[in-house]
Amino acid sequence: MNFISYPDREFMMLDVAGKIASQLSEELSMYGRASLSVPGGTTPGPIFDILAGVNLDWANVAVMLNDERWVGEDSPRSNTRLLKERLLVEKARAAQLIPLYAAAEEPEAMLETLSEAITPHLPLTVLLLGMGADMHTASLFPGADLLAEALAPDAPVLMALRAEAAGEPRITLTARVLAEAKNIHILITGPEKRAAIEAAANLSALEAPVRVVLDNATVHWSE
Ligand SMILES: O=C(O)[C@H](O)[C@@H](O)[C@H](O)[C@H](O)COP(=O)(O)O
Repeated sequence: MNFISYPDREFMMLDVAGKIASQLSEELSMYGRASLSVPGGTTPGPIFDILAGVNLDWANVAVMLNDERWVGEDSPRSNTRLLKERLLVEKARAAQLIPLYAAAEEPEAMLETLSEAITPHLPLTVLLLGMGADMHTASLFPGADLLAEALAPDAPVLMALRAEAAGEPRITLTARVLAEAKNIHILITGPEKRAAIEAAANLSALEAPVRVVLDNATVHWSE
C-alpha cells in the first residue's frame, strides 16, 4: 500500500478531493463518462463539501455509495441522505446518483434491481473508502454472516450482509467490485485506525476485510 501521512485533516481533505477530481477529469476526457463510489460514516463529509464545488462534467459522472445501512432517508444513519446533503449539491448536483437503497422491508428484495443500475458503471473510476477500527470497509464486516461469499472472486456486484457490529442490515459492493476499481483511496484518521491498517497488511481478508483493496490503494491518514 501507498501510505500518505498528512500534517492535519484539513490539508488531507483538500489533497484527497483534488486527487479524486483530477482522476475523474482524466477519465471524462478519455471516455466522456466516469464513476465515483464513496463511503458514508463520519469521516468523508469535508471531502464532499470540496468536491461539490469543483468544476467537472458532473452530468457524466455516476455517483454511488460503497454501502448503505438499510434505513430510509429520514434516518440520520442514512448514507444516501449524507450524500444528497453534502456531495450532490452545487455543481455536483448534476451528477447521476446510482441508489443503494430502495424502500423495502429487507435489502434482499431490492438486490437485483439495484445491481442492474450499478453494472454499467463498472469498473469504478474512483473508489473512496473509509475503514472502521475493526478493519471493516464498505459493509464487509469481520464476522458478517455472508462475508466469505462477499469476498469471493465470483461474488455478485452487490450483497446484503448482517453483522452484530453493523447495527441494521447492510447492502454493500462486494470485494471484487472494490478491488477492480481503477483508483482506490482509503481515508482514515487517528492512531487507532493507523495501527489497524498496519495490522491488516498481515492478516487474512476474513479477519481484516480492508485487506482486499490494500495492495492497490493509497491510504490517506492524519491525526
Ligand atoms: O456506512 C458505513 O458505515 C460506511 O460506509 C463504513 O464502511 C465507514 O466508512 C466506516 O465504518 C468508517 O466510518 P467512520 O468514518 O464513521 O469512522
